[in-house]
Amino acid sequence: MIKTFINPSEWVYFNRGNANVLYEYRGDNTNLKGKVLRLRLKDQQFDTNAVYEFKELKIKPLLDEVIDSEIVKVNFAINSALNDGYGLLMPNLVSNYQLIKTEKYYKVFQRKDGTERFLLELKPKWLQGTEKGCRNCAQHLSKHGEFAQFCVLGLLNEYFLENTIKSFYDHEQFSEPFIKYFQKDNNILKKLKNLQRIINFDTDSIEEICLQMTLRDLSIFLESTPESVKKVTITDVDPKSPSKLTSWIRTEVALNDYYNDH
Ligand SMILES: O=P(O)(O)O[C@@H]1[C@@H](OP(=O)(O)O)[C@H](OP(=O)(O)O)[C@H](O)[C@H](OP(=O)(O)O)[C@H]1OP(=O)(O)O
Ligand SMILES: Nc1ncnc2c1ncn2[C@@H]1O[C@H](COP(=O)(O)OP(=O)(O)OP(=O)(O)O)[C@@H](O)[C@H]1O
Repeated sequence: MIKTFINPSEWVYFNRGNANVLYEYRGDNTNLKGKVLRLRLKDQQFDTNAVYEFKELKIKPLLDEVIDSEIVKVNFAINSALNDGYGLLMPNLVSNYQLIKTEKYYKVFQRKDGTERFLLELKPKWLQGTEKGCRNCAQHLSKHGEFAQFCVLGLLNEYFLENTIKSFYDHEQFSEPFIKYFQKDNNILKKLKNLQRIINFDTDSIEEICLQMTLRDLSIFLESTPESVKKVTITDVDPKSPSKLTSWIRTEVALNDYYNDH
């Protein structure tokens, strides 16, 4: 039976993005400890049920690393906004970790118990380079007016891998397992890169374009021990609205100038 939450005081603000807000459970129910509730922010085209269905039916078959979640009923409004009456209940992936570094496209966490176990949260964006250069670097320059400090494509290149990992956090117990992991042929970035087809905005179906944009906006959480990366979880695989098509095309045209500068 679907769980129903009625008490807002058990949920404390945890984090948010452009389209969703997360609350952490702080009540007495031991089954809910270590869980977060993800609610849609207001004015979203897709409600929680549509987000859940898209994740399970369209993304999970492509990427079985996608986080498990459960649809729950939410009979209250937090901050008087949002909330379509439902939410996604999911594990808090960082509950045993403390944040040690934050950058726009990655975060590094270490286990709270002080052991040398780390968690890397990464938003890899566009993994297919173009003949003009790296789309992420061009986008960074265009959005932030400065050259990117880090390029995710370095994780897919044997010559740049070590330096890229060390630029995240230069600590042996962190870098060794992650370098070993990204050297593997079946690492999650190689898998995601293979799913990210080069988009042709003129000829691809709008459904395919939207799927491709979802695959360019997800986040990956990788947990390590001193020996190896043990667990990979993907979050934020929400459907994209076809109404963004014009702005996506406009962005790609505008970026042409920024490849030239790089
Ligand atoms: O356009 P981009 O590449 O800048 O991506 C947007 C993201 O910007 P970022 O690259 O992380 O700085 C942007 O992320 P931020 O909120 O800036 O962290 C959103 O993810 C946005 O998607 P949506 O509007 O929430 O559906 C993203 O928009 P979409 O392009 O995926 O529609
Ligand atoms: N299960 C989780 N456990 C811990 N932290 C999480 C979890 N899911 C998301 N987060 C954190 O909350 C932030 C916002 O979540 P999410 O990416 O789902 O929101 P969004 O609105 O879709 O973001 P965006 O603006 O990138 O589209 C993430 O950047 C991540 O740091």
